[in-house]
Amino acid sequence: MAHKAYLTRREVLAACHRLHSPKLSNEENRAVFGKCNHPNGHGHNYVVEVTLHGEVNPKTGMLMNVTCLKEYMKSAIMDTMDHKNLDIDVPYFHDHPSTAEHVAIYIWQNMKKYMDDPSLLYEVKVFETENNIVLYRGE
Ligand SMILES: CC(=O)C(=O)[C@H]1CNc2nc(N)[nH]c(=O)c2N1
Ligand SMILES: O=P(O)(O)OP(=O)(O)OP(=O)(O)O
Ligand SMILES: [Zn+2]
Repeated sequence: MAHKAYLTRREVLAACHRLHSPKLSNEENRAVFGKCNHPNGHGHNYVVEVTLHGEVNPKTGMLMNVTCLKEYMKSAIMDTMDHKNLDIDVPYFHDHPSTAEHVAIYIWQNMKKYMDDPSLLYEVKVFETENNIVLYRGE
Protein backbone atom coordinates (compact mmCIF):
# COMPACT_ATOMS: atom_id res chain seq x y z
CA MET A 1 0.00 0.00 0.00
CA ALA A 2 1.48 3.40 -0.94
CA HIS A 3 1.58 5.95 1.86
CA LYS A 4 0.37 9.52 1.36
CA ALA A 5 2.14 12.54 2.81
CA TYR A 6 2.18 16.36 2.78
CA LEU A 7 5.30 18.13 1.47
CA THR A 8 5.80 21.85 2.14
CA ARG A 9 8.42 24.27 0.85
CA ARG A 10 8.91 27.83 2.16
CA GLU A 11 10.12 30.83 0.18
CA VAL A 12 10.49 34.48 1.22
CA LEU A 13 10.00 37.36 -1.18
CA ALA A 14 10.23 41.14 -0.82
CA ALA A 15 7.60 43.21 -2.61
CA CYS A 16 5.73 46.46 -2.29
CA HIS A 17 2.05 47.16 -2.79
CA ARG A 18 -0.81 49.53 -2.09
CA LEU A 19 -4.25 48.33 -1.10
CA HIS A 20 -6.58 50.11 -3.51
CA SER A 21 -9.67 48.88 -5.33
CA PRO A 22 -10.60 50.47 -8.69
CA LYS A 23 -14.20 49.53 -7.81
CA LEU A 24 -14.22 51.99 -4.91
CA SER A 25 -13.96 55.79 -4.80
CA ASN A 26 -10.83 57.37 -3.36
CA GLU A 27 -12.75 58.19 -0.18
CA GLU A 28 -14.03 54.65 0.11
CA ASN A 29 -10.52 53.27 -0.47
CA ARG A 30 -9.14 55.45 2.31
CA ALA A 31 -11.94 54.38 4.63
CA VAL A 32 -11.58 50.66 3.81
CA PHE A 33 -7.79 50.27 3.59
CA GLY A 34 -6.60 53.05 5.92
CA LYS A 35 -2.82 53.51 6.01
CA CYS A 36 -2.42 50.68 3.49
CA ASN A 37 -4.06 52.90 0.89
CA HIS A 38 -1.29 55.51 1.08
CA PRO A 39 -0.48 56.50 -2.52
CA ASN A 40 3.23 55.73 -2.24
CA GLY A 41 2.68 52.15 -1.10
CA HIS A 42 4.64 50.04 1.41
CA GLY A 43 6.60 46.80 1.51
CA HIS A 44 6.48 43.34 3.00
CA ASN A 45 8.75 40.38 3.32
CA TYR A 46 6.13 37.82 2.36
CA VAL A 47 6.65 34.26 3.59
CA VAL A 48 5.00 31.74 1.26
CA GLU A 49 4.47 28.07 2.10
CA VAL A 50 3.29 25.74 -0.68
CA THR A 51 2.07 22.31 0.37
CA LEU A 52 1.61 19.26 -1.85
CA HIS A 53 -0.38 16.15 -0.90
CA GLY A 54 0.22 12.82 -2.62
CA GLU A 55 1.70 9.33 -2.59
CA VAL A 56 5.23 8.65 -1.42
CA ASN A 57 7.02 6.76 -4.20
CA PRO A 58 8.21 3.52 -2.54
CA LYS A 59 11.26 3.38 -4.82
CA THR A 60 12.50 6.93 -4.16
CA GLY A 61 10.87 7.65 -0.83
CA MET A 62 9.73 11.01 -2.27
CA LEU A 63 6.33 12.57 -2.96
CA MET A 64 8.28 14.93 -5.24
CA ASN A 65 11.93 15.95 -5.28
CA VAL A 66 12.01 19.23 -3.33
CA THR A 67 14.34 20.50 -6.06
CA CYS A 68 11.44 20.20 -8.48
CA LEU A 69 9.04 22.01 -6.13
CA LYS A 70 11.67 24.73 -5.70
CA GLU A 71 11.81 25.18 -9.49
CA TYR A 72 8.01 25.42 -9.72
CA MET A 73 8.01 28.05 -6.95
CA LYS A 74 10.81 29.98 -8.63
CA SER A 75 8.79 30.24 -11.83
CA ALA A 76 5.35 30.75 -10.26
CA ILE A 77 6.30 33.00 -7.34
CA MET A 78 9.86 34.33 -7.14
CA ASP A 79 10.42 35.32 -10.77
CA THR A 80 7.09 37.17 -10.96
CA MET A 81 6.83 38.71 -7.48
CA ASP A 82 10.21 39.06 -5.74
CA HIS A 83 11.51 42.65 -5.63
CA LYS A 84 8.54 43.87 -7.64
CA ASN A 85 5.73 46.34 -7.20
CA LEU A 86 2.83 43.87 -7.20
CA ASP A 87 0.28 46.42 -8.41
CA ILE A 88 2.42 47.47 -11.40
CA ASP A 89 4.57 44.48 -12.31
CA VAL A 90 2.04 41.64 -11.87
CA PRO A 91 -0.91 41.93 -14.31
CA TYR A 92 -3.22 39.92 -12.03
CA PHE A 93 -3.12 42.79 -9.53
CA HIS A 94 -4.07 45.40 -12.11
CA ASP A 95 -7.70 44.54 -11.33
CA HIS A 96 -7.41 42.63 -8.05
CA PRO A 97 -6.44 44.50 -4.83
CA SER A 98 -3.10 43.04 -3.70
CA THR A 99 -4.41 41.64 -0.41
CA ALA A 100 -2.82 38.54 1.07
CA GLU A 101 -6.00 36.68 0.07
CA HIS A 102 -5.47 37.61 -3.58
CA VAL A 103 -1.73 36.89 -3.34
CA ALA A 104 -2.53 33.36 -2.14
CA ILE A 105 -5.12 32.86 -4.92
CA TYR A 106 -2.70 34.20 -7.55
CA ILE A 107 0.07 31.87 -6.36
CA TRP A 108 -2.35 28.90 -6.38
CA GLN A 109 -3.40 29.61 -9.97
CA ASN A 110 0.20 30.19 -11.11
CA MET A 111 1.50 27.02 -9.45
CA LYS A 112 -1.24 25.06 -11.23
CA LYS A 113 0.03 26.46 -14.56
CA TYR A 114 3.64 25.39 -13.97
CA MET A 115 3.21 21.99 -12.26
CA ASP A 116 3.43 18.82 -14.33
CA ASP A 117 0.83 17.24 -12.00
CA PRO A 118 -1.32 20.12 -10.66
CA SER A 119 -3.51 17.65 -8.73
CA LEU A 120 -0.72 17.43 -6.13
CA LEU A 121 -1.24 21.05 -5.01
CA TYR A 122 -2.94 21.04 -1.60
CA GLU A 123 -2.46 24.46 0.02
CA VAL A 124 -0.87 27.90 -0.30
CA LYS A 125 -0.13 29.81 2.92
CA VAL A 126 0.88 33.49 2.79
CA PHE A 127 2.34 35.35 5.76
CA GLU A 128 2.02 39.02 4.77
CA THR A 129 3.44 39.99 8.16
CA GLU A 130 4.23 37.90 11.22
CA ASN A 131 0.64 38.52 12.32
CA ASN A 132 -1.37 38.46 9.05
CA ILE A 133 -1.69 35.01 7.52
CA VAL A 134 -3.89 33.64 4.73
CA LEU A 135 -4.51 29.96 3.93
CA TYR A 136 -5.92 28.98 0.51
CA ARG A 137 -6.86 25.49 -0.73
CA GLY A 138 -8.47 26.23 -4.08
CA GLU A 139 -12.05 26.89 -2.93
C1 LIG B 1 -0.99 45.53 7.24
C2 LIG B 1 -0.75 45.74 5.78
O1 LIG B 1 0.30 46.25 5.34
C3 LIG B 1 -1.72 45.31 4.81
O2 LIG B 1 -1.51 45.50 3.61
C4 LIG B 1 -2.95 44.59 5.28
C5 LIG B 1 -4.09 45.46 5.71
N1 LIG B 1 -5.27 44.68 5.97
C6 LIG B 1 -5.50 43.50 5.30
N2 LIG B 1 -6.65 42.82 5.51
C7 LIG B 1 -6.86 41.67 4.82
N3 LIG B 1 -8.00 40.97 5.02
N4 LIG B 1 -5.96 41.20 3.91
C8 LIG B 1 -4.80 41.84 3.66
O3 LIG B 1 -3.98 41.42 2.83
C9 LIG B 1 -4.54 43.04 4.39
N5 LIG B 1 -3.35 43.69 4.21
O1 LIG C 1 0.16 47.18 10.33
P1 LIG C 1 1.49 46.55 10.07
O2 LIG C 1 2.06 46.85 8.70
O3 LIG C 1 2.46 46.74 11.18
O4 LIG C 1 1.21 45.00 10.00
P2 LIG C 1 0.37 44.20 11.03
O5 LIG C 1 0.98 42.85 11.19
O6 LIG C 1 -1.06 44.22 10.61
O7 LIG C 1 0.55 45.02 12.37
P3 LIG C 1 -0.14 44.59 13.72
O8 LIG C 1 -0.53 43.15 13.64
O9 LIG C 1 0.91 44.87 14.76
O10 LIG C 1 -1.30 45.49 13.81
ZN1 LIG D 1 0.54 45.74 3.06
